[in-house]
Amino acid sequence: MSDRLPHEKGFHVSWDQIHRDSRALAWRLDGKGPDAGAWKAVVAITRGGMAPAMIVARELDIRTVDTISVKSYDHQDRTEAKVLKAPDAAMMGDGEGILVVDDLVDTGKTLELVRRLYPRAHFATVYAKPQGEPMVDTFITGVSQDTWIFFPWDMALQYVQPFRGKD
Ligand SMILES: O=P(O)(O)OC[C@H]1O[C@H](OP(=O)(O)OP(=O)(O)O)[C@H](O)[C@@H]1O
Ligand code: HPA
Ligand SMILES: [Mg+2]
Repeated sequence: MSDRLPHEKGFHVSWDQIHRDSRALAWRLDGKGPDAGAWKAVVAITRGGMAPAMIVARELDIRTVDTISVKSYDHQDRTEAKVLKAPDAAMMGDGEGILVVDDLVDTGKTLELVRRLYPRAHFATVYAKPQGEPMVDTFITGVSQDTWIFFPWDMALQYVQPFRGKD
């Protein structure tokens, strides 16, 4: 991992915030599925999509939950996106009725890959950066491209110096 952030701004998301935003995402998706408004299944893009997908599945009472594992980053360095584990093929079909959930879309490369595999799925993320927005059907909060989003599972509470104590 590089010592320096590649982005100027940091958006630090607490557990409470991601819970609220994931719930808001669920409510926005409620009744929007193709089968009388219902969704067949939720598919989380691991790992970041797992916590939001669990909250969405709980809010919408969807019991069929699967995962697709896509690795796109090595810490903050982008690598070529690749599928490490696919969801159940019979369930997925071409994606119709499937809600694919991720924590965020940044460049859109991850969703582009998953969209190619399941073109009729609905793609939802909690956060979206402008470059990736065309790849996502529903999201809650937009952040600028030069912002790095820090999720609660990547952070810990720690002491900080008071402003006047800094040298
Ligand atoms: O729009 P993109 O530029 O493709 O970036 C977005 C993806 O990158 C991160 O996942 P990552 O590959 O780091 O894996 P992780 O979810 O296991 O942290 C994030 O959780 C998204 O899945
Ligand atoms: O802003 C981000 N935060 C965390 N993971 C990410 N993966 C791509 N962009 C981001
Ligand atoms: Mg991810």
